Amino acid sequence: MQRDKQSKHPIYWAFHIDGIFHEMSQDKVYCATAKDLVEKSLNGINCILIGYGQTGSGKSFTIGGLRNNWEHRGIVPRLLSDMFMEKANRRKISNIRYRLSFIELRGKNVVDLLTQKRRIFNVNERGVFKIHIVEMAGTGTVGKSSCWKTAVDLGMANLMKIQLEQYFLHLRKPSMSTYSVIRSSNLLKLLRDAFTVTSIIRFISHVRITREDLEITLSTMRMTAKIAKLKPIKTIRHIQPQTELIVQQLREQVNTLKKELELNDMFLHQEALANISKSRLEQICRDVINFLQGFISELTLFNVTHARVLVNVVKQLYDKFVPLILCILDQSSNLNLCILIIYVI
Ligand SMILES: Nc1ncnc2c1ncn2[C@@H]1O[C@H](COP(=O)(O)OP(=O)(O)OP(=O)(O)O)[C@@H](O)[C@H]1O
Repeated sequence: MQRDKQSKHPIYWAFHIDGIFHEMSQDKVYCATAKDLVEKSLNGINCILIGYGQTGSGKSFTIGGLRNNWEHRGIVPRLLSDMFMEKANRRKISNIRYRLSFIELRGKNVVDLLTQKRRIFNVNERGVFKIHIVEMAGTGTVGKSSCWKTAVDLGMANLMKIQLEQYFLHLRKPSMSTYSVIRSSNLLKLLRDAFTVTSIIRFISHVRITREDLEITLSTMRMTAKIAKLKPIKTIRHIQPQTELIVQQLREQVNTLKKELELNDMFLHQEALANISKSRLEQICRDVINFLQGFISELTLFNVTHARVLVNVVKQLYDKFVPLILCILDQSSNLNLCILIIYVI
């Protein structure tokens, strides 16, 4: 809000945004802005999350969080935990592999922070779905008390802001000028594969609410509002489940069907044996009792004779114990007690 010099009335600014985080825990910020990105990217959607705003406004706090402080860890450590949790959850149906890059963009230089080497990126990798987490350089005005950055650093940060703003404006209607915007920025070159209308783009703007920072706050909010208003072109996109996943599921189906066929074959073409040895009979009885008592999880049938004996044993157990159970049920209404007795037997 600002009071107009000529008039006594205050001026208000209103901006359309999706939400405000004020005095909010890191967990809530993560859940609202990034938690769903793991699943989306595993389903084949590229995701970009950008932390943007004035210098000293809390971008590093949101993205990385505080070091050595579990509660205040930021989006990146939380996202990594969730990624590996999801990998573990899906290990039976999918072989997920992750690759991680940690990159610093400084002017024309691109430095891989994991190897400390300059590198050139292969931006057009196909079949790899990415989550880009970007912490933009903080913008600001030289000479303000809240700004301790050099003029060169601020100049680069402000230029990056303009390039990003231009790119977003061109995003809806790609034209030749879009490509010249991309060519001018290392960040856009790096992101262009993922920066499409079918991607998920999350923009977290950071502002400092002080009188001194009003102009830069307004500039940040104007850009945020422009981006928030962009309505992506609706495209129908059929996301194909990963090939590996389909192959794995089909293999499991084939194995189940094979087992069923073997069993069918066995029962159809086998004659029951007239005699069965005493020790074999005792073994089958023991198996049935162990199964009923829960010591083994399943009974494997080897032949028709085995199945017949099994049914007989179950019938004998039924004849022996059901009258006893009914009698106990008559005497007591405590069902738990009855169940306990059955297992003791
Ligand atoms: N929500 C918050 N709660 C507690 N402390 C915070 C919060 N946000 C920021 N801070 C603290 O404010 C200071 C500045 O924040 P931070 O370094 O994240 O700003 P920045 O926007 O990344 O700055 P720059 O653009 O200069 O890198 C840090 O000491 C940070 O720990």
